[in-house]
Amino acid sequence: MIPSGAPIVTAAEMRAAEQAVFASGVSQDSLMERAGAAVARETARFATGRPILILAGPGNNGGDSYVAARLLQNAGHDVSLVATGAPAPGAAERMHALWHGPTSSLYAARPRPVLVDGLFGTGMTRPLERGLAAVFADLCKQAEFTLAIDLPSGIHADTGADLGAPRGIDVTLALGALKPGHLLDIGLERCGRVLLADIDIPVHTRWRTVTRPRIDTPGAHSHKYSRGLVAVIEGAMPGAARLAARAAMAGGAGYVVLAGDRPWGEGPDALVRREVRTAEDLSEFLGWDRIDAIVLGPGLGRDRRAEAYLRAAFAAPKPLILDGDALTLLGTDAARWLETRAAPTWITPHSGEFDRMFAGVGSKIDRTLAAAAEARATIVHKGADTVIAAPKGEVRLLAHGSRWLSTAGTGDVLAGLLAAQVVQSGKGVAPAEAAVWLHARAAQLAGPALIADELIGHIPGAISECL
Ligand SMILES: NC(=O)C1=CN([C@@H]2O[C@H](COP(=O)(O)OP(=O)(O)OC[C@H]3O[C@@H](n4cnc5c(N)ncnc54)[C@H](OP(=O)(O)O)[C@@H]3O)[C@@H](O)[C@H]2O)[C@H](O)CC1
Ligand SMILES: [K+]
Repeated sequence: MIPSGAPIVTAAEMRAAEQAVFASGVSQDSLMERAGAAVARETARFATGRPILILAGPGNNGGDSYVAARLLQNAGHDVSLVATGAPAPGAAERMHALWHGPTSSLYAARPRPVLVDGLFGTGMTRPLERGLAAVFADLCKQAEFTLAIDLPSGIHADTGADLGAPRGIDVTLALGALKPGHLLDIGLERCGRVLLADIDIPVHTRWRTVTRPRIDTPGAHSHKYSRGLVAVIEGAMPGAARLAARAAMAGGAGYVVLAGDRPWGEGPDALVRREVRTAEDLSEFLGWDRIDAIVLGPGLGRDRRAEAYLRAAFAAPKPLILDGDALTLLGTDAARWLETRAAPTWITPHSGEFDRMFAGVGSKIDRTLAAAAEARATIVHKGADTVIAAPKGEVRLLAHGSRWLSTAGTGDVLAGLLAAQVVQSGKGVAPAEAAVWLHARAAQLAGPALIADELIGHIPGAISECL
């Protein structure tokens, strides 16, 4: 469980925020006392009287450990401490001097029921040394409860990359703000439950976790057109477009048209069919001024006609949601193509599609942000660690994704759901955030081993939580 709408900052931004606090007259010691007190509070809450082993690394993460150890001991807990080396000069060293309980070296450490990991936090620069990683993993394995201070040691704060983090961390207490490592890559699965401790460090960022949207009940004068018309374009695999169309309907669009060469195909009766057999037919249809958003890509195929459909959709001055085959067709020229569009565009690549379209270095956030700026499109970079990025620098990270979403068709559902949010809630990151939240919530409601068709049935349930 990760707080929704919580700010996310990089290690460098966190350091800068700490420096600003120091500049305002707060000492490093008192900030460390706040951090250590938060750790002690949460540890005591979960320890319920059991003996506690605290690991202290050489940096300020270790400094937090020394504070927590002292406070827990003063509160009557049975605490022992393992130090991996001499504390760094400064606050950590001063906090070490205030600890008067038992201290041992890592290799002499005996497992205890409660383990607190204060080896490394935002300062991890390289993989854990093998021997240390093995002892740490073993202590985690033998503990009944493990809490990591700020980040599990062995998770890269900015990327979530695995630098040797153990399995079995139950709670990670993020200090001051979430870091990307709590939500990305291996970090997402190694942090356990993430709690956020407010230690009074103001942070300013445009990066947040995805929040539950507020959805308006249709007003007294609402009608099918005012609630938005979504056009979904069918292609070689009509089931995928049908899923997108049904998701757009379930997502609250007022009118959904499925355009393709199967004018009497299966699907709900409320789904309107429009016969489109050629790119010319499509251009003519997309000229209809009632259309508020277009979905292209699910099951489109990659043949000549698909390419011509893509060109027709690009030329239409309407909000456009591109997914699946449309993204593959864009290929490595994606950014050059996308940035030519005057009307807003959203693209929903999974990592394979993203990597084919965009180069880039850094974390998933860095790469998605760079691509959004380059393509002038809002990007929903899907995965267990979905990242939404907009051209002007806004970022949203999904904190409650379901692993069960990794089946065929769930992406088509997201594309349709996104179109429904685009016609209802407008530009940029907001509709993408709403769609990603609803999609993830519908998946939770659908439970394990869900299939995409069932997911659609749970969208209204997810919406009902947002009214
Ligand atoms: N700034 C503050 O007053 C507060 C910080 N908080 C806590 O501090 C940490 C961040 O502290 P920092 O000292 O920047 O970093 P770490 O403690 O995470 O680690 C730095 C030391 O660890 C060494 N290091 C890094 N990687 C490895 C590794 N794989 N193996 C061994 N040693 C490693 C690093 O050495 P270098 O050679 O790289 O310099 C440092 O010695 C933050 O996470 C909070 O917990 C408080 O919360 C608020 C006050
Ligand atoms: K840690």
